[in-house]
Amino acid sequence: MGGRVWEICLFLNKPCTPSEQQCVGLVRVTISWLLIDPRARGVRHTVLQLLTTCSVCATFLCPTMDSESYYLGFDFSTQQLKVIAINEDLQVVHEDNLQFDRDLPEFGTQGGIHTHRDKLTVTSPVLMWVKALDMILDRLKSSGLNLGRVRALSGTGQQHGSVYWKKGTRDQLQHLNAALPLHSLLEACFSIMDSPIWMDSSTSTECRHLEEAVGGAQELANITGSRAYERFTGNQIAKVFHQNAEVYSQTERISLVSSFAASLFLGDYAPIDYSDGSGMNLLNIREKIWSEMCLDACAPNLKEKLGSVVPSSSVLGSVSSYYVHRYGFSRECKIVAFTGDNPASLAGMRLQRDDIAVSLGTSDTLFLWIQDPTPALEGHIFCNPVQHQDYMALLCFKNGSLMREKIRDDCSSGSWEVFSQVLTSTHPGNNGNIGFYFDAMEITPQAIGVHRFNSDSQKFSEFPKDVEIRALIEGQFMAKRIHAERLGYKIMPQTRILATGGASRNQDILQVLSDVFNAPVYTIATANSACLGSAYQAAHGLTVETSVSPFAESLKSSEGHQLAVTPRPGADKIYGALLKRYAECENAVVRGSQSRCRN
Ligand SMILES: Nc1ncnc2c1ncn2[C@@H]1O[C@H](COP(=O)(O)OP(=O)(O)O)[C@@H](O)[C@H]1O
Ligand SMILES: O=C(CO)[C@@H](O)[C@H](O)COP(=O)(O)O
Repeated sequence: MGGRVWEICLFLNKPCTPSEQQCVGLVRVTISWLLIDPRARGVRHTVLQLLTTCSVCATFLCPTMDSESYYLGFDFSTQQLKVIAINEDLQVVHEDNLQFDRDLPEFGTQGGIHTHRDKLTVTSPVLMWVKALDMILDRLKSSGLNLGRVRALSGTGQQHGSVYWKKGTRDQLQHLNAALPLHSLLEACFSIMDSPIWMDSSTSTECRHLEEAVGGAQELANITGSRAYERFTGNQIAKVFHQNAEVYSQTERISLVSSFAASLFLGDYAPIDYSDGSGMNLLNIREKIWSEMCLDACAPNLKEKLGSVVPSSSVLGSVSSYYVHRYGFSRECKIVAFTGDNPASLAGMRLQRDDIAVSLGTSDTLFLWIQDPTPALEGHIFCNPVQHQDYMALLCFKNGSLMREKIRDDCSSGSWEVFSQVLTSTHPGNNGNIGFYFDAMEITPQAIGVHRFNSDSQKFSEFPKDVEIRALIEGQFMAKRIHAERLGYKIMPQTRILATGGASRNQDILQVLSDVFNAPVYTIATANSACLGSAYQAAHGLTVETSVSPFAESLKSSEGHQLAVTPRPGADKIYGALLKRYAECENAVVRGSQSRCRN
């Protein structure tokens, strides 16, 4: 079959004229073969794309191209907006991204965010997200992808961030004028222009209040899956209410970043899904309803401002007519509930039991698929986005890629290549040197500052550049292993680490991950697993509507995991000893940070 496709591609890739009847004849034969022969499934899209390179054939082929359907996934992450299109064979046929700092400089963000003077308050401009959507849809339309053939779309967003819609906006969302871009239509629709996001840590007072109101931190964790965390949306909403009750009362609806993005496509307020809703300190994760006790402790009339919660693969409705008229979407295109980026990543990675996913994006996260949740004072339990009776456990590390970028700039002239060379030229275990790099107040563990220890656990103020690079990467992964094991995770002989996120493109960083965990590391074809996961959710959502089909079943034709690295011989022994010492040094760092915060 490979040879035959190659011949056809070669022939059709040559421009032909209307007089070349032979070409048209061959195109007909090819089309029949592509459509009828099941063996053509894997190459169908590639060959049809090549066929359109000939102007004569392209005209002839238009109706045939229409036999292919697509699913879209959008990811509103911290630093960028991404989109992925997959075909019916679940293969990626289009991928694009837009960097907020680079492509929307008028919003003046750094890494997609504004850090306020108190260093604790962190926000992102809501209109930046809207304008980014205008831009990426314009680019999608001019990419040639037939948007009329998109059967369903879904999406994902950085977790915990909140969007405040002004009273009267629902009506405007329902009557969007297709002649204008969304950002000019929605300019005056938000009661808060700078949305609090997951990097905010300014709500300690609200957190203590919420825990006290429900009977303590563990009780809150038992109800919502987590003790009170500063970035969790309930505490952010409580802060908005306490600081400006007027703005709060002018707010008609509060969305998460994910449900806000779904609302833009739906042309109406979209409900929050169970999985992203678990990151609010407001949802009862077992009963899957809002906890009245938590709502009451945060702000008045909150239930009506939040709307309902729905399973993560719910079909919410059809795309707004705005997208039909402006971009040529079909009226039949369905919107499947949007969710948080970590839950979507779980779907995109096709996580299995015993696997552990490590996402190396703006934040670093580590997550597992679990069935029997035991909420603790560290880490989070979210409803599972794929199987609604199951759960996922998650640890979040705030100082991820931005911290790595800072050390890259300071120690390897801003080059990932040089950074990698240094990493490979230094020895596992770093001669006993250990480092903690928390530029921003860390979440896991709660600590701040840069702390360096030599092999005798004595504090050091500086390391040579090569030692600094290895100390950063080893420290980040030792923290992940120690905190995962504290949650009860055990590394077994069959353990696979599935790595994703921007830094998972770096093989040398993955080598350290593999050595520290003493387990093989796998990747998938794209580092954007959250975006891919939401495209899968779009496809999966439609199958759920027609028949109850397990997620794995609907994904059986998608691409598998590739082995990226295996642990180096002897790594087990080196890190066995170092992990113990890292945990002791971490305790000292946490104690130091606590006394610094108290003084
Ligand atoms: N070769 C590389 N080595 C290490 N980190 C990288 C490399 N390429 C990209 N990155 C990191 O990936 C990060 C973006 O990851 P991504 O998962 O796309 O983030 P998000 O989804 O949070 O926007 C960048 O901040 C950058 O530091
Ligand atoms: O706060 C969390 C998870 O609890 C973060 O993981 C955010 O969801 C941000 O995601 P990225 O933009 O880093 O992917």
